Amino acid sequence: MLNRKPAILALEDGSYYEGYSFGAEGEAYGEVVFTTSMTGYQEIITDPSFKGQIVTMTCPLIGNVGANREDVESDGPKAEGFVVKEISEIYSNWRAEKSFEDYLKEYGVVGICEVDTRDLTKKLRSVGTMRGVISTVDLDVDSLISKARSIPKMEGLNLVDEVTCKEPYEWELGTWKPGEGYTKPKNLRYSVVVLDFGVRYNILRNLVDVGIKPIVVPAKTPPEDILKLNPDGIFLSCGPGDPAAVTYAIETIRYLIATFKKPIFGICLGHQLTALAMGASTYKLKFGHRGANQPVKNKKTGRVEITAQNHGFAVDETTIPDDLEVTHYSLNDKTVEGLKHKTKPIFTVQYHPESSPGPHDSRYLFREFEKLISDYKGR
Ligand SMILES: NC(=O)CC[C@H](N)C(=O)O
Repeated sequence: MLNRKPAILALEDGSYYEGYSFGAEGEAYGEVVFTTSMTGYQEIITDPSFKGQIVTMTCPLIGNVGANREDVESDGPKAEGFVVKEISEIYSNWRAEKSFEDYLKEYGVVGICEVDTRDLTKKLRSVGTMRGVISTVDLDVDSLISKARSIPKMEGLNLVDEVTCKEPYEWELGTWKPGEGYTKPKNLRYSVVVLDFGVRYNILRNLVDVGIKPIVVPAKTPPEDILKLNPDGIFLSCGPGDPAAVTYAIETIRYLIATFKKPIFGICLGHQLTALAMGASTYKLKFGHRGANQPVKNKKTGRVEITAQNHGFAVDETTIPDDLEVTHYSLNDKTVEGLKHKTKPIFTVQYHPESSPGPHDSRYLFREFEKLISDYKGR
């Protein structure tokens, strides 16, 4: 191991882990969560849904393929801090431009390595997610534990305002293909307004792949302005924080459900906000679902999809109104993973069919959205 400075990760329950600094030096605060994805550390750290969170990778060796400009899900890292067992001191990949460590330094992301991430994950799994601090500058455990206890709890936090785009923009690139890179298909047949609560780029790329041009708008765009764009459909994006705290988005979606006659598709936070707009409730899961190996059952087809997930809240099935039906559920804990409106062209999923990275089992949802849009076009 290189000559590294000491670092500490302290948790609100009073426990702490000694390790070494990697990435930027300093202090990071957030809810400590774990993800079981074996690959995709760069996509994970740039996922806007990790705003306000310190991410622990359960995969024990991180950094071995370096970092590049392409494998990002937003304009830069969004997670507050990063916890790993071993950070690879060398990297090797034909697409790598720099080490993951240099990438973190460039963006000022504080990391800690040589942590027993297996032990930490077991703790988070049994106690539940906890607030924590990583520090390379304050190595006083009592001081760090009291800092961890002073971080705001995730319940009640609206973090969408911190990650949504400032101005509307149009998106043109499809998914990455070997030998081609990100493609720029011509002749996109439909336009969809994407309400940006913290969208991941691969959602936009997948919409383009099925012939849809995304017009991404800030989360606070008034619904009247969305309708003025006369889109063929509306997409409600994923995003960080507690869905129940984003009250203006719930109002916007309620208005759109009542007024917009064409298809609406929502993913993750978009799914939760749709359920809230329809009168259901959400609640916080003990340690959430994060990883690229989450089994979900499609109730209609009986088919099991292995999905990518990243969420800490879920829709309470007992509160779902009569107008909605459950279409998918988690095989790990039976929580709601998909909803469909019984009479309107509206459907949502809790998981991530854009799976970047992850299995492509659920990509059919983008094709179903396109089909629904084509069915409703001109009505
Ligand atoms: N990926 C997401 O959209 C996450 C939604 C929400 N912030 C949750 O944690 O449940």
